Formats: sequence, C-alpha cells, structure tokens
Amino acid sequence: MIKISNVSKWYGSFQVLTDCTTHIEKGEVVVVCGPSGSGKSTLIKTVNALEPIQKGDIVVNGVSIADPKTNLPKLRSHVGMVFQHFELFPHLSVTENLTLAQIKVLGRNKDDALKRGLKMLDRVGLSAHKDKFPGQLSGGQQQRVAIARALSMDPIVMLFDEPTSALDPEMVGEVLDVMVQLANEGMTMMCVTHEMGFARKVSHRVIFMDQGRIIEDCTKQEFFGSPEARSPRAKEFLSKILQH
Ligand SMILES: Nc1ncnc2c1ncn2[C@@H]1O[C@H](COP(=O)(O)OP(=O)(O)OP(=O)(O)O)[C@@H](O)[C@H]1O
Repeated sequence: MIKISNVSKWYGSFQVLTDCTTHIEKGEVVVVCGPSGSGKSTLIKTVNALEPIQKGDIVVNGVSIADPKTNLPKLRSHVGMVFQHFELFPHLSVTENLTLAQIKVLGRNKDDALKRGLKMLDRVGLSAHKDKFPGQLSGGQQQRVAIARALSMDPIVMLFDEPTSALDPEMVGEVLDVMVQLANEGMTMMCVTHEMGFARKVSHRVIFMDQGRIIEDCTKQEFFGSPEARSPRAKEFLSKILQH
C-alpha cells in the first residue's frame, strides 16, 4: 500500500531525514514515535508530498511521489490527513467543511457530498452539531469533524500527525476512541503519536525514530514486550514512558 524507500530530506543544509525505509500494508496500523525533533512529522508529511524529498521514493498504492508525471493533488485526494491543529475553515459550518473538498476536488454533486459528509459525521458521533461553526465546538469535537472530513473523501489510508497533542486531557479520549474504531474497522493508518496506550492497544507495528533515522521498525509485541532487545535510544525512550 505504502512503500517508503531510502528517503532523505534536507531543510537547507540541515538533514532532517536520513535513508528512511519502511512499508505499510493494507489494513495495517503503524505508530511512529520517538523524541521531539526526530523527524516524525516530517516523515509522515512526505507520504502525501506535503513535504518534498530530495532522495529516495515513496509509492502510494502504486503511484510514485517522486515521478514528475504524478498528479500530486489527485494522489493527495486519496490520502486522508489529520493534523495536530484541526485546520477546519472557521468561516464555514461543519456541513460546509465536510462537503467543500468532496465537491471541489472529487467533483461530487452537492447532495452526494452532503449525504457522505453527514454519514461520516454520524460515525464520529457529531450529527447534532452539523450546523455549527468550528468556533462553537470543543477542541475534541473539532478534531472529530476533521477526521469525518478526511473520511468523507474515501481515503485509502489515513495519516495522523499528533492528532491529540493540542487537546485538553479530557478530550483526548474521545478522539482516540474514533481512531480505535477506525483501526478496528480495518482502515490503513500511519499515526505519529505520543499516546503509547493507543499504540499498545491497536497498532500492528511501531516505528521508532531518532535524529531523522528509523531506528526500530518492529511489531508492537517486540517493541513493548521485549525492551531489553531494543536499541539503546529506544530503550531509554521506553524506560521514560513506561515509568508512567
Ligand atoms: N520547515 C522547517 N524548516 C527547517 N527546519 C525544520 C522545519 N520543520 C521542521 N524542522 C526541523 O526538523 C526537525 C524535525 O522536525 P519534526 O517536526 O519532523 O520532528 P518531530 O519528531 O515530529 O518533533 P515533535 O515530536 O516535537 O513534533 C526538527 O529539528 C525541526 O526543528
């Protein structure tokens, strides 16, 4: 489904990603973790070419992002992305937020877009809020609308970049519940998150990054179950998070 091969990236002279190689199969949930600044967000943003790469390739569903002939807006329309900050349009109602890209990018008619959007809004438990504006919703509700908006586009994969880290603690659970539900329904997911409870509960694999490199790429059982077999940097990270 997604093949990341020998990806390197620089910001000016600073190398942010070094020779990253991994893959995500259909229906797999992969959690990307690691210390702050290790390149997790940058890596996930390269998957839909929001961040360009200078070396290597990423193939999404058979389409190479490095191929100059690739239609990147079309590729992005199949890849759902949910960010730390919800990035809903503040001047549009929830319904308008849900339908805009379906109409403009996928060319759906208004009725079909509305039907699909409301179905996804129901899936995240927010049907009653369809006519509100983002500012009238809590952070957790806004993030659930952002997830519903991404799902309305019928994505083949969902990318999550720290979707709960800007939320008050009591709202984290409601967003994670939606993500757990999606994972259980078989959605292919790549998630940058510090929520190790989520990683332990639903992920299939864990990628651990440090200084722009993928240091560990293993099953969650290997990652959490046998910390003694991990690299020194991952061991240190695990010992910190497992204290709590
Ligand atoms: N647009 C940019 N220009 C220059 N440097 C950048 C840019 N974006 C990120 N960086 C740097 O690249 C490195 C990796 O950043 P990135 O956000 O990918 O890390 P991260 O692992 O997701 O961190 P965090 O967990 O703190 O969000 C950091 O040193 C960061 O300062």
